[in-house]
Amino acid sequence: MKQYLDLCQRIVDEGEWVENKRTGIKCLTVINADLEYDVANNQFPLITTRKSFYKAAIAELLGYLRGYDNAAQFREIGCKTWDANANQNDAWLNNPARKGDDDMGRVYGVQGRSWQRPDGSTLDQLKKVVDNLSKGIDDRGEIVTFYNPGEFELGCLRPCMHSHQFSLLGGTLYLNSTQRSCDVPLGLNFNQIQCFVLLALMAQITGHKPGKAYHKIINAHIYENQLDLMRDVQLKREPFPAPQLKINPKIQSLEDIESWVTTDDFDVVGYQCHDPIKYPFAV
Ligand SMILES: Nc1nc(=O)c2c([nH]1)NC[C@@H]1CN(c3ccc(C(=O)N[C@@H](CCC(=O)O)C(=O)O)cc3)CN21
Ligand SMILES: O=c1ccn([C@H]2C[C@H](O)[C@@H](COP(=O)(O)O)O2)c(=O)[nH]1
Repeated sequence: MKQYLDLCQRIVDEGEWVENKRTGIKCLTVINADLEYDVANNQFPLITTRKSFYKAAIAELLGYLRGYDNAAQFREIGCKTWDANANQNDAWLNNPARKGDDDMGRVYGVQGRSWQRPDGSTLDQLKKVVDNLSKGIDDRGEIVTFYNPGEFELGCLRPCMHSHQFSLLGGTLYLNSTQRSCDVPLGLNFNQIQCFVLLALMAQITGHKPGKAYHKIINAHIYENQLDLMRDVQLKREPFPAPQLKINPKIQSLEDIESWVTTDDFDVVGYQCHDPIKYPFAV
């Protein structure tokens, strides 16, 4: 929690204003932040200085792992975060590639589970990584990347937390995740949870102990209309100790994640937090 608050304070103290053409809202911005999460000791990085709706963040991750491409699929599993980008963004609404209501196009999980090869076949990046790690193999390229610049125009938004590399060292599984652009008040609340859960889940289904998850953020920003709430409300609050995450031990394979796992299979123990804060969302 301290590293999150330190980043927020750093943006407030040292950030520079940057105009943003896509949303029309300028952002107070810093470049480069390195966060880490202690999955080995189950220090769940849930924001405590406001109430975090962590189940929606886990649902969003499950949707990515399943290769979802439609905001309705996300809603069905308890996550509304893609409604606006799928249905309210003018550039995407006018894009001939959009297949209709709720379509998100070839984003995130579509790239992770069915990357298009030149010969028309598809590549399941996630399955390759799960299969290798399950056999104890780390080929120094256990990477799942959602970042496919050749298909940006076929999706509603470029992926933000876009690449995940897994490493096996001394029987322990590590994760390095890279994020190009980060809405610190809203998005990072979700992305911290997702890095942690991704490593915990992958360790569980491949039969390894989890170590640390390392999260690199390049462009970290606070939108102008979020700044007062961050500086005058959230940053004035004292954090509580980190809670713990309990994952249903029956989750044992990628097929389990694809078929029956829901957010009910994740529970947080000992979550003490301040009141919710409703930050504005820039589309
Ligand atoms: N401007 C912007 N910021 C983002 O963080 C973001 C995007 N766009 N577009 C794509 C996804 C969608 N994400 C989102 C979207 C909404 C919330 C949000 O409204 N969170 C609320 C509560 C959500 C709930 O009740 O389930 C929050 O208070 O954290 C969070 C992340 C993250 N990403
Ligand atoms: O997982 C996510 C997804 C998105 N965001 C934020 C970061 C930016 O504020 C916007 C995306 O806008 P771009 O113009 O494409 O950079 O969404 C996030 O923080 N986390």
